[in-house]
Amino acid sequence: MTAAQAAAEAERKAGGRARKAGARKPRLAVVLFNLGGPDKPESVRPFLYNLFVDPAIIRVPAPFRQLLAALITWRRTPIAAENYAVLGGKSPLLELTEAQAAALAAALSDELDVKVFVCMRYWHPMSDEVARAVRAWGPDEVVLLPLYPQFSTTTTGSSLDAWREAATRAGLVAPTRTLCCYHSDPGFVAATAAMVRESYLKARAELDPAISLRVLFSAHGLPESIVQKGDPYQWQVEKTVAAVVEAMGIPGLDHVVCYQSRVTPQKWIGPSTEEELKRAGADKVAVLVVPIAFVSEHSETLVELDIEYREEAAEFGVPAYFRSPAQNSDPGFIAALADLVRHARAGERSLCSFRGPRTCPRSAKDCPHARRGYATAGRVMAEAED
Ligand SMILES: C=CC1=C(C)c2cc3[nH]c(cc4nc(cc5[nH]c(cc1n2)c(C)c5CCC(=O)O)C(CCC(=O)O)=C4C)c(C)c3C=C
Ligand SMILES: [Fe+2]
Ligand SMILES: [Fe+2]
Repeated sequence: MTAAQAAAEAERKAGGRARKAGARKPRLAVVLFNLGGPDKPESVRPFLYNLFVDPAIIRVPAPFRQLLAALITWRRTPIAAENYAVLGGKSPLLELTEAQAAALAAALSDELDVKVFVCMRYWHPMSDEVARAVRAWGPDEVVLLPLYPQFSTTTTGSSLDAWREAATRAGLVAPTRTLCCYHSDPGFVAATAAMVRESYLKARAELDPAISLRVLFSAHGLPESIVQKGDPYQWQVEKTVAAVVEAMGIPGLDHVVCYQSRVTPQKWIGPSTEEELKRAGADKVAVLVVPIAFVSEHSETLVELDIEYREEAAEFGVPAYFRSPAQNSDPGFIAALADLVRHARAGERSLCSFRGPRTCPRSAKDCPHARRGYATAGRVMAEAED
Protein backbone atom coordinates (compact mmCIF):
# COMPACT_ATOMS: atom_id res chain seq x y z
CA MET A 1 0.00 0.00 0.00
CA THR A 2 1.36 3.43 -0.99
CA ALA A 3 1.51 6.28 1.53
CA ALA A 4 -1.41 7.98 -0.26
CA GLN A 5 -3.47 4.77 -0.13
CA ALA A 6 -2.65 4.34 3.58
CA ALA A 7 -3.70 7.92 4.27
CA ALA A 8 -6.98 7.40 2.36
CA GLU A 9 -7.62 4.17 4.25
CA ALA A 10 -6.95 5.87 7.61
CA GLU A 11 -9.31 8.69 6.64
CA ARG A 12 -12.00 6.18 5.65
CA LYS A 13 -11.68 4.39 8.98
CA ALA A 14 -11.74 7.66 10.95
CA GLY A 15 -14.84 8.77 9.01
CA GLY A 16 -16.50 5.46 9.73
CA ARG A 17 -15.74 5.79 13.42
CA ALA A 18 -17.09 9.35 13.48
CA ARG A 19 -20.24 8.29 11.62
CA LYS A 20 -20.65 5.44 14.07
CA ALA A 21 -20.10 7.78 17.01
CA GLY A 22 -22.61 10.20 15.47
CA ALA A 23 -25.19 7.45 15.09
CA ARG A 24 -24.58 5.92 18.48
CA LYS A 25 -26.17 7.55 21.53
CA PRO A 26 -23.75 8.16 24.43
CA ARG A 27 -23.83 5.23 26.85
CA LEU A 28 -24.57 6.78 30.23
CA ALA A 29 -24.77 5.10 33.61
CA VAL A 30 -26.65 7.11 36.23
CA VAL A 31 -26.16 5.97 39.83
CA LEU A 32 -28.94 6.91 42.25
CA PHE A 33 -27.84 6.91 45.88
CA ASN A 34 -30.06 6.36 48.89
CA LEU A 35 -29.67 5.05 52.40
CA GLY A 36 -31.24 1.61 52.04
CA GLY A 37 -33.32 -0.36 54.47
CA PRO A 38 -33.77 -3.93 55.64
CA ASP A 39 -35.37 -6.39 53.20
CA LYS A 40 -36.51 -8.82 55.93
CA PRO A 41 -36.74 -8.82 59.75
CA GLU A 42 -33.34 -10.56 60.15
CA SER A 43 -31.67 -7.77 58.17
CA VAL A 44 -32.62 -5.03 60.66
CA ARG A 45 -29.66 -5.67 62.97
CA PRO A 46 -26.88 -5.88 60.29
CA PHE A 47 -28.40 -2.89 58.47
CA LEU A 48 -28.29 -0.82 61.66
CA TYR A 49 -24.74 -1.95 62.42
CA ASN A 50 -23.60 -0.89 58.92
CA LEU A 51 -25.15 2.52 59.61
CA PHE A 52 -23.73 3.11 63.08
CA VAL A 53 -20.24 1.84 62.21
CA ASP A 54 -19.95 4.41 59.42
CA PRO A 55 -17.36 7.00 60.52
CA ALA A 56 -19.56 9.69 58.92
CA ILE A 57 -22.31 8.83 61.44
CA ILE A 58 -20.45 7.88 64.63
CA ARG A 59 -17.33 9.98 64.65
CA VAL A 60 -15.03 8.15 67.01
CA PRO A 61 -11.90 6.24 66.01
CA ALA A 62 -11.72 2.47 65.62
CA PRO A 63 -11.97 0.18 67.58
CA PHE A 64 -14.21 2.28 69.87
CA ARG A 65 -16.54 3.01 66.96
CA GLN A 66 -17.13 -0.71 66.37
CA LEU A 67 -17.86 -1.20 70.08
CA LEU A 68 -20.15 1.81 70.25
CA ALA A 69 -21.88 0.77 66.99
CA ALA A 70 -22.56 -2.70 68.42
CA LEU A 71 -24.01 -1.15 71.59
CA ILE A 72 -26.23 1.39 69.79
CA THR A 73 -27.36 -1.31 67.34
CA TRP A 74 -28.30 -3.58 70.23
CA ARG A 75 -30.40 -0.78 71.77
CA ARG A 76 -31.97 0.41 68.50
CA THR A 77 -32.80 -2.97 66.91
CA PRO A 78 -36.04 -3.68 68.83
CA ILE A 79 -37.38 -0.16 68.16
CA ALA A 80 -36.48 -0.25 64.46
CA ALA A 81 -37.75 -3.84 64.10
CA GLU A 82 -41.10 -2.77 65.53
CA ASN A 83 -41.29 0.06 62.98
CA TYR A 84 -40.43 -2.23 60.08
CA ALA A 85 -42.94 -4.81 61.36
CA VAL A 86 -45.67 -2.23 60.72
CA LEU A 87 -44.44 -2.10 57.11
CA GLY A 88 -44.53 -5.89 56.68
CA GLY A 89 -41.04 -6.58 58.11
CA LYS A 90 -39.09 -4.56 55.53
CA SER A 91 -38.41 -1.11 54.16
CA PRO A 92 -40.21 -0.09 50.95
CA LEU A 93 -37.26 2.12 50.00
CA LEU A 94 -35.62 -0.21 47.47
CA GLU A 95 -38.80 -0.84 45.44
CA LEU A 96 -39.61 2.88 45.42
CA THR A 97 -36.07 3.79 44.39
CA GLU A 98 -36.13 1.16 41.63
CA ALA A 99 -39.37 2.74 40.36
CA GLN A 100 -37.65 6.15 40.36
CA ALA A 101 -34.71 4.62 38.44
CA ALA A 102 -37.04 3.14 35.80
CA ALA A 103 -38.91 6.44 35.41
CA LEU A 104 -35.65 8.41 35.11
CA ALA A 105 -34.29 5.97 32.50
CA ALA A 106 -37.50 6.38 30.49
CA ALA A 107 -37.23 10.18 30.71
CA LEU A 108 -33.66 10.12 29.29
CA SER A 109 -33.88 7.24 26.82
CA ASP A 110 -34.65 9.32 23.70
CA GLU A 111 -31.35 11.12 23.88
CA LEU A 112 -29.10 8.56 25.61
CA ASP A 113 -28.31 4.88 25.80
CA VAL A 114 -28.95 5.05 29.52
CA LYS A 115 -29.07 2.63 32.42
CA VAL A 116 -29.99 3.85 35.90
CA PHE A 117 -28.46 1.91 38.80
CA VAL A 118 -29.60 2.04 42.43
CA CYS A 119 -26.87 2.13 45.07
CA MET A 120 -27.74 1.92 48.76
CA ARG A 121 -25.37 2.87 51.55
CA TYR A 122 -26.25 0.44 54.35
CA TRP A 123 -28.16 -2.44 52.75
CA HIS A 124 -28.18 -4.18 49.39
CA PRO A 125 -27.48 -3.34 46.63
CA MET A 126 -24.38 -1.59 48.05
CA SER A 127 -21.41 0.18 46.43
CA ASP A 128 -19.16 -2.79 45.60
CA GLU A 129 -21.80 -4.82 43.78
CA VAL A 130 -23.17 -1.75 41.98
CA ALA A 131 -19.72 -0.48 40.92
CA ARG A 132 -18.97 -3.93 39.45
CA ALA A 133 -22.32 -3.94 37.63
CA VAL A 134 -21.68 -0.44 36.22
CA ARG A 135 -18.23 -1.47 35.02
CA ALA A 136 -19.61 -4.64 33.42
CA TRP A 137 -22.20 -2.55 31.53
CA GLY A 138 -19.34 -0.49 30.02
CA PRO A 139 -20.60 3.10 30.09
CA ASP A 140 -18.90 5.95 28.22
CA GLU A 141 -19.73 8.19 31.17
CA VAL A 142 -21.21 8.06 34.65
CA VAL A 143 -23.40 10.55 36.55
CA LEU A 144 -23.64 10.15 40.33
CA LEU A 145 -27.01 11.46 41.53
CA PRO A 146 -27.81 11.35 45.26
CA LEU A 147 -31.49 11.08 46.18
CA TYR A 148 -30.74 13.63 48.88
CA PRO A 149 -31.52 17.14 47.58
CA GLN A 150 -29.52 18.64 50.46
CA PHE A 151 -25.91 17.60 50.96
CA SER A 152 -24.87 16.15 54.31
CA THR A 153 -21.62 14.45 55.19
CA THR A 154 -23.79 11.74 56.79
CA THR A 155 -25.73 10.94 53.62
CA THR A 156 -24.42 12.12 50.23
CA GLY A 157 -20.86 12.56 51.54
CA SER A 158 -20.77 9.09 53.04
CA SER A 159 -22.29 7.50 49.91
CA LEU A 160 -19.82 9.24 47.60
CA ASP A 161 -16.85 8.21 49.74
CA ALA A 162 -18.02 4.59 49.70
CA TRP A 163 -18.60 4.80 45.94
CA ARG A 164 -15.16 6.25 45.26
CA GLU A 165 -13.50 3.34 47.03
CA ALA A 166 -15.78 0.75 45.42
CA ALA A 167 -15.27 2.22 41.94
CA THR A 168 -11.50 2.03 42.39
CA ARG A 169 -11.74 -1.60 43.53
CA ALA A 170 -13.97 -2.41 40.56
CA GLY A 171 -11.57 -0.72 38.11
CA LEU A 172 -14.30 1.64 36.93
CA VAL A 173 -12.52 4.47 35.14
CA ALA A 174 -15.27 5.99 32.94
CA PRO A 175 -15.42 9.81 33.19
CA THR A 176 -17.68 10.61 36.13
CA ARG A 177 -19.79 13.68 37.00
CA THR A 178 -21.02 14.06 40.57
CA LEU A 179 -24.03 16.16 41.49
CA CYS A 180 -23.55 17.07 45.14
CA CYS A 181 -26.80 18.96 45.85
CA TYR A 182 -29.94 20.42 44.33
CA HIS A 183 -31.60 22.06 47.34
CA SER A 184 -32.85 25.08 45.35
CA ASP A 185 -32.95 23.66 41.85
CA PRO A 186 -35.90 25.37 40.11
CA GLY A 187 -37.27 22.08 38.70
CA PHE A 188 -37.03 20.28 42.05
CA VAL A 189 -38.56 23.26 43.87
CA ALA A 190 -41.43 23.64 41.37
CA ALA A 191 -42.30 19.92 41.53
CA THR A 192 -42.15 19.89 45.34
CA ALA A 193 -44.13 23.12 45.69
CA ALA A 194 -46.86 21.78 43.38
CA MET A 195 -47.24 18.67 45.55
CA VAL A 196 -47.26 20.62 48.82
CA ARG A 197 -49.69 23.19 47.43
CA GLU A 198 -52.09 20.43 46.39
CA SER A 199 -51.90 18.86 49.87
CA TYR A 200 -52.39 22.28 51.47
CA LEU A 201 -55.47 23.12 49.41
CA LYS A 202 -56.94 19.67 50.05
CA ALA A 203 -56.38 20.00 53.80
CA ARG A 204 -57.78 23.54 53.80
CA ALA A 205 -60.92 22.29 52.00
CA GLU A 206 -61.45 19.55 54.60
CA LEU A 207 -60.78 21.78 57.57
CA ASP A 208 -63.27 23.93 59.49
CA PRO A 209 -62.68 27.47 58.08
CA ALA A 210 -62.37 28.79 61.65
CA ILE A 211 -59.24 26.68 62.25
CA SER A 212 -55.84 27.90 61.02
CA LEU A 213 -53.46 25.56 59.19
CA ARG A 214 -49.69 25.60 59.79
CA VAL A 215 -47.19 23.83 57.49
CA LEU A 216 -44.47 21.90 59.32
CA PHE A 217 -41.59 21.26 56.91
CA SER A 218 -40.04 18.26 58.65
CA ALA A 219 -36.49 17.27 57.71
CA HIS A 220 -34.36 14.45 59.10
CA GLY A 221 -32.35 15.81 62.03
CA LEU A 222 -28.59 15.78 62.57
CA PRO A 223 -26.45 15.96 65.70
CA GLU A 224 -25.70 19.67 66.30
CA SER A 225 -21.94 18.98 66.51
CA ILE A 226 -21.91 17.80 62.87
CA VAL A 227 -23.49 21.06 61.70
CA GLN A 228 -21.14 23.11 63.90
CA LYS A 229 -18.15 21.43 62.25
CA GLY A 230 -19.32 22.72 58.84
CA ASP A 231 -21.96 20.34 57.45
CA PRO A 232 -24.08 22.42 55.01
CA TYR A 233 -27.26 20.30 55.45
CA GLN A 234 -29.26 22.62 57.75
CA TRP A 235 -28.42 25.67 55.63
CA GLN A 236 -29.51 23.79 52.49
CA VAL A 237 -32.75 22.55 54.12
CA GLU A 238 -33.63 26.14 54.99
CA LYS A 239 -32.91 27.20 51.39
CA THR A 240 -35.24 24.47 50.09
CA VAL A 241 -38.06 25.52 52.41
CA ALA A 242 -37.72 29.21 51.52
CA ALA A 243 -37.79 28.39 47.80
CA VAL A 244 -40.74 25.97 48.10
CA VAL A 245 -42.78 28.45 50.18
CA GLU A 246 -42.15 31.17 47.60
CA ALA A 247 -43.11 28.87 44.73
CA MET A 248 -46.31 27.81 46.52
CA GLY A 249 -47.52 31.40 46.15
CA ILE A 250 -49.85 31.36 49.18
CA PRO A 251 -49.68 34.80 50.82
CA GLY A 252 -48.96 34.77 54.57
CA LEU A 253 -48.48 30.98 54.69
CA ASP A 254 -47.93 29.96 58.33
CA HIS A 255 -44.93 27.61 58.20
CA VAL A 256 -41.89 26.42 60.11
CA VAL A 257 -38.84 24.19 59.51
CA CYS A 258 -38.37 21.40 62.06
CA TYR A 259 -36.30 18.23 62.44
CA GLN A 260 -37.38 14.65 63.14
CA SER A 261 -35.90 11.19 63.81
CA ARG A 262 -33.42 11.87 66.62
CA VAL A 263 -31.74 8.52 67.29
CA THR A 264 -28.70 9.26 69.50
CA PRO A 265 -28.51 10.93 72.93
CA GLN A 266 -26.40 13.91 71.71
CA LYS A 267 -27.99 17.33 71.15
CA TRP A 268 -29.62 17.42 67.70
CA ILE A 269 -30.57 20.46 65.62
CA GLY A 270 -33.98 21.92 66.29
CA PRO A 271 -36.70 22.77 66.71
CA SER A 272 -37.79 19.15 66.76
CA THR A 273 -40.96 18.18 64.93
CA GLU A 274 -42.39 17.07 68.28
CA GLU A 275 -41.76 20.53 69.80
CA GLU A 276 -43.57 22.09 66.86
CA LEU A 277 -46.51 19.71 67.28
CA LYS A 278 -46.69 20.73 70.94
CA ARG A 279 -46.67 24.42 69.94
CA ALA A 280 -49.40 23.80 67.34
CA GLY A 281 -51.46 22.12 70.07
CA ALA A 282 -51.01 25.11 72.37
CA ASP A 283 -51.90 27.50 69.50
CA LYS A 284 -54.87 25.29 68.52
CA VAL A 285 -53.80 25.23 64.86
CA ALA A 286 -54.05 22.25 62.52
CA VAL A 287 -50.84 21.02 60.87
CA LEU A 288 -49.78 19.84 57.43
CA VAL A 289 -46.53 17.88 57.86
CA VAL A 290 -44.30 17.94 54.79
CA PRO A 291 -41.23 15.66 54.55
CA ILE A 292 -38.66 18.00 53.01
CA ALA A 293 -35.39 16.02 52.99
CA PHE A 294 -36.76 12.62 51.93
CA VAL A 295 -37.81 12.08 48.33
CA SER A 296 -39.28 8.60 48.97
CA GLU A 297 -41.64 7.11 51.49
CA HIS A 298 -39.96 4.89 54.09
CA SER A 299 -40.13 4.10 57.80
CA GLU A 300 -39.55 7.68 58.88
CA THR A 301 -42.53 8.94 56.86
CA LEU A 302 -44.87 5.94 56.99
CA VAL A 303 -44.33 5.12 60.67
CA GLU A 304 -42.85 8.16 62.38
CA LEU A 305 -44.94 10.81 60.60
CA ASP A 306 -48.08 8.82 59.81
CA ILE A 307 -48.45 6.94 63.09
CA GLU A 308 -46.26 8.21 65.93
CA TYR A 309 -46.40 11.98 65.34
CA ARG A 310 -50.09 11.78 64.39
CA GLU A 311 -50.81 10.16 67.78
CA GLU A 312 -48.64 12.70 69.61
CA ALA A 313 -50.38 15.56 67.80
CA ALA A 314 -53.74 14.30 69.05
CA GLU A 315 -52.33 14.09 72.60
CA PHE A 316 -51.03 17.68 72.31
CA GLY A 317 -54.50 18.86 71.24
CA VAL A 318 -53.66 19.64 67.60
CA PRO A 319 -57.12 20.00 65.99
CA ALA A 320 -56.24 18.16 62.74
CA TYR A 321 -53.18 16.44 61.26
CA PHE A 322 -52.45 16.15 57.54
CA ARG A 323 -49.38 14.82 55.73
CA SER A 324 -48.03 15.68 52.31
CA PRO A 325 -46.56 12.71 50.36
CA ALA A 326 -42.88 12.34 49.45
CA GLN A 327 -42.04 12.76 45.76
CA ASN A 328 -41.50 9.06 44.90
CA SER A 329 -42.00 8.87 41.10
CA ASP A 330 -43.97 12.09 40.74
CA PRO A 331 -43.56 13.06 37.03
CA GLY A 332 -42.46 16.62 37.85
CA PHE A 333 -39.80 15.34 40.24
CA ILE A 334 -38.51 12.76 37.74
CA ALA A 335 -38.39 15.45 35.03
CA ALA A 336 -36.35 17.60 37.44
CA LEU A 337 -33.90 14.71 38.02
CA ALA A 338 -33.59 14.20 34.26
CA ASP A 339 -32.76 17.92 33.83
CA LEU A 340 -30.17 17.67 36.60
CA VAL A 341 -28.51 14.78 34.76
CA ARG A 342 -28.49 16.78 31.49
CA HIS A 343 -27.09 19.78 33.32
CA ALA A 344 -24.32 17.75 34.99
CA ARG A 345 -23.32 16.20 31.63
CA ALA A 346 -23.31 19.56 29.86
CA GLY A 347 -21.10 21.28 32.45
CA GLU A 348 -17.34 21.41 32.60
CA ARG A 349 -17.18 20.24 36.18
CA SER A 350 -16.75 16.71 37.44
CA LEU A 351 -18.20 17.89 40.79
CA CYS A 352 -21.17 20.21 40.51
CA SER A 353 -24.19 21.52 42.33
CA PHE A 354 -27.52 22.12 40.55
CA ARG A 355 -26.18 25.54 39.62
CA GLY A 356 -22.74 24.43 38.49
CA PRO A 357 -20.26 25.68 41.07
CA ARG A 358 -20.45 25.73 44.85
CA THR A 359 -23.61 27.17 46.41
CA CYS A 360 -22.79 26.82 50.12
CA PRO A 361 -21.44 29.67 52.26
CA ARG A 362 -17.74 29.67 53.15
CA SER A 363 -18.62 28.63 56.72
CA ALA A 364 -19.83 25.26 55.34
CA LYS A 365 -16.37 23.71 55.47
CA ASP A 366 -17.76 20.23 54.80
CA CYS A 367 -19.29 21.19 51.44
CA PRO A 368 -17.53 18.76 49.06
CA HIS A 369 -16.31 21.69 46.96
CA ALA A 370 -14.13 22.67 49.89
CA ARG A 371 -12.37 19.30 50.03
CA ARG A 372 -9.20 19.28 48.02
CA GLY A 373 -8.34 16.20 45.98
CA TYR A 374 -11.93 15.01 45.89
CA ALA A 375 -11.62 11.95 43.67
CA THR A 376 -13.83 9.41 42.02
CA ALA A 377 -13.11 6.28 40.03
CA GLY A 378 -9.42 6.89 40.56
CA ARG A 379 -9.52 10.32 38.90
CA VAL A 380 -8.90 13.53 40.78
CA MET A 381 -11.98 15.67 40.56
CA ALA A 382 -12.42 19.40 40.60
CA GLU A 383 -10.63 21.00 43.53
CA ALA A 384 -12.21 23.93 45.38
CA GLU A 385 -13.58 25.27 42.12
CA ASP A 386 -14.96 28.60 43.26
C1 LIG B 1 -26.92 9.28 63.97
C2 LIG B 1 -27.80 8.68 63.28
C3 LIG B 1 -28.39 9.15 62.01
C4 LIG B 1 -28.14 10.27 61.22
C5 LIG B 1 -27.17 11.39 61.47
C6 LIG B 1 -28.99 10.18 60.08
C7 LIG B 1 -29.06 11.12 59.05
C8 LIG B 1 -29.95 11.04 57.98
N1 LIG B 1 -30.73 9.96 57.58
C9 LIG B 1 -31.48 10.30 56.50
C10 LIG B 1 -32.37 9.46 55.80
C11 LIG B 1 -32.77 8.18 56.19
N2 LIG B 1 -32.49 7.59 57.38
C12 LIG B 1 -33.03 6.32 57.38
C13 LIG B 1 -32.99 5.41 58.41
C14 LIG B 1 -32.25 5.56 59.56
N3 LIG B 1 -31.44 6.61 59.91
C15 LIG B 1 -30.86 6.37 61.14
C16 LIG B 1 -29.93 7.17 61.81
C17 LIG B 1 -29.41 8.37 61.33
N4 LIG B 1 -29.73 9.03 60.18
C18 LIG B 1 -31.36 5.10 61.59
C19 LIG B 1 -30.98 4.44 62.88
C20 LIG B 1 -32.20 4.60 60.60
C21 LIG B 1 -32.91 3.23 60.60
C22 LIG B 1 -34.33 3.30 60.94
C23 LIG B 1 -34.54 3.60 62.39
O1 LIG B 1 -33.92 2.94 63.22
O2 LIG B 1 -35.36 4.45 62.66
C24 LIG B 1 -33.65 6.07 56.11
C25 LIG B 1 -34.23 4.77 55.60
C26 LIG B 1 -35.28 4.13 56.44
C27 LIG B 1 -36.07 3.08 55.71
O3 LIG B 1 -37.21 2.87 56.06
O4 LIG B 1 -35.59 2.49 54.76
C28 LIG B 1 -33.49 7.22 55.37
C29 LIG B 1 -33.95 7.46 53.95
C30 LIG B 1 -31.18 11.64 56.18
C31 LIG B 1 -31.81 12.42 55.04
C32 LIG B 1 -30.23 12.09 57.10
C33 LIG B 1 -29.55 13.39 57.27
C34 LIG B 1 -29.43 14.32 56.45
FE1 LIG C 1 -31.44 8.49 58.99
FE1 LIG D 1 -22.02 22.73 48.90
